[in-house]
Amino acid sequence: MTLEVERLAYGYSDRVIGRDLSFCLKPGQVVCVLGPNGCGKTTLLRTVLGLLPPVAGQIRIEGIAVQRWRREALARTLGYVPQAHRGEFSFTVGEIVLMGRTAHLPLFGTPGRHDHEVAARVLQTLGIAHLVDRVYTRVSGGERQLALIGRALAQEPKLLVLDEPTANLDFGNQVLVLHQMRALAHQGIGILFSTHDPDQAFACANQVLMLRDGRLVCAGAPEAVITSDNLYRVYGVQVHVVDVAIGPGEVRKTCVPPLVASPSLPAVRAAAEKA
Ligand SMILES: Nc1ncnc2c1ncn2[C@@H]1O[C@H](COP(=O)(O)OP(=O)(O)OP(=O)(O)O)[C@@H](O)[C@H]1O
Repeated sequence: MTLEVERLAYGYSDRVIGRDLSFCLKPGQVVCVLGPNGCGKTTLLRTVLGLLPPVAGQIRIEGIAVQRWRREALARTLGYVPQAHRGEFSFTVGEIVLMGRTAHLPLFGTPGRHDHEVAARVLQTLGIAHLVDRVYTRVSGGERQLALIGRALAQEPKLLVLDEPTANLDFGNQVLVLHQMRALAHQGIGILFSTHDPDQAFACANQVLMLRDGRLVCAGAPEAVITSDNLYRVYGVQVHVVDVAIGPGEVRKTCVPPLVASPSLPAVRAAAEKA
């Protein structure tokens, strides 16, 4: 399914956070949102999901405005992995993942054999089958994050939105999640995710949106957009972007931030904001 965002302004009743944002996410593509803390990535994702009303502009899925979609149809179409939260109810990890099947059940229906099989497969894929009976509120932050990703995978959405999906994960699990995202994209699912790590865009994105102060600074293919100049404009740090050989004839870019003591970071950022 194609997601089109056109001249979107987004924010809260008392405050516009971002404006004039346009992009298109086609089936099988991965779009990565980068930007400093507080620039509006979560607000953007929640607006795209229909959880916040747009201030202006259009969000269309398969050409139909999100507001015109029936809630049940939207629930089957859009998957969401929020930033990890602690949760309040004593569900087990297995129950959390099984909740992903809810959108596929009839009203008051209970999960059937197929739903349990899907949930079990997802638990295996994410390497958390051993947590199936553990209480969600009493596992680690990274394990909770994997459970939320599992819930979204069990939903089998057409479009998947992930808010900093690797934030709490160890290095191995970060690779696992990025691999999963790529695998889902290969199956034709559109993926929109935010991250603080530009290397993740090199690893799995087709398109990058770089935001600062509620504006789109640049957008395009990671190799074209994630440059030293643009990273400086967005984050106010001098970063080297270098090619690394990762296999025979295969090269990927990666970001190398030099650790400079002077000038101080706030001063560098102030200069970048003026630039
Ligand atoms: N419910 C709310 N009402 C009003 N303003 C909010 C609300 N939630 C967040 N904000 C503000 O909106 C701005 C953008 O927040 P948002 O969480 O979207 O940023 P972000 O880019 O996802 O940040 P981070 O990288 O730190 O997670 C911030 O200034 C934040 O304080």
